[in-house]
Amino acid sequence: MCSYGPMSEAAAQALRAVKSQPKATLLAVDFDGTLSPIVDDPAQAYAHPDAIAALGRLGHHLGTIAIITGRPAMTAVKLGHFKEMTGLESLVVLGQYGAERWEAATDHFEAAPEPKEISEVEDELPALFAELGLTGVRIEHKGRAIGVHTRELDDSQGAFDALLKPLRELASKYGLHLEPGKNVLEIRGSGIDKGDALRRLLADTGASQVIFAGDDLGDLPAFEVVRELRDEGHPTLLVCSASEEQDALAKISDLVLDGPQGVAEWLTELADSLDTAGAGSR
Ligand SMILES: O=P(O)(O)OC[C@H]1O[C@H](O[C@H]2O[C@H](CO)[C@@H](O)[C@H](O)[C@H]2O)[C@H](O)[C@@H](O)[C@@H]1O
Repeated sequence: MCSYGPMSEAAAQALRAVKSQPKATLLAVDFDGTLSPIVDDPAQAYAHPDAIAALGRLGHHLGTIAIITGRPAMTAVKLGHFKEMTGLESLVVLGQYGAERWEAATDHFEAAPEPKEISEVEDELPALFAELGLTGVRIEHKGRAIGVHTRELDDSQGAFDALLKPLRELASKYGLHLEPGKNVLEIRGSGIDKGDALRRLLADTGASQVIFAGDDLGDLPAFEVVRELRDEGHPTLLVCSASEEQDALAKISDLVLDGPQGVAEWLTELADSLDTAGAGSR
């Protein structure tokens, strides 16, 4: 099910602008919870195949397609099968909230240095878990960040709540940033977020209109940048991949879709409409 609420005039105008000037459009999409369904094991969170197929079709029309994710860029490339998908030859993947960048066109990968404090934080985690009486917490090692996952615990919310304050203090002790997400607490370098990543991408591509789709708190800075762009007069569209787990984005989105399945269906509809518009202009 694709669940569409009433669309604001600004959003409807943005969609018309995308259809009339697709090459001036940047489509930026979050990975987990937006392109890929949420699962227990992050290593198994493969992108929805219909979403990837739709992105491949959209790649023939739109100026730029980008993935902006908390994952390491190359993990997203693997879980999204992005190297194998026709139409995504100019895809850009901004990983770890913009600290990493991979370009499909050149297979070029670049990244900011790994903060040395990450491994120091990591060394302190076992004692913290023991102190809180927590077993079964999953650690995701990302090099530039650590993901502390509580999804698989019987009382996942209780564990999340118990860890929030001490992990915030631990991050702060090392000058790092704590990013809460869906049953995950991530510790990463400060001074970079998806809003900065989106701004840099806009500057690089010169896109004048933007669609951004996301599902979780880490996407909020990108939502804020899109709002600023709208205030500056750019056509923009904010898309929420809705879930019961997180409703913060639904309230501030133009389109609220039913999770990754709804996103896949909507991307397919967008590709259909651009195919049709393209056929009509030939
Ligand atoms: O920016 P995103 O692409 O949304 O990535 C954010 C974090 O998502 C991942 O965790 C979430 O998805 C997991 C797999 O479905 C799930 O098990 C977990 O509970 C979710 O929070 C990922 O593991 C993190 O590294 C990402 O930063």
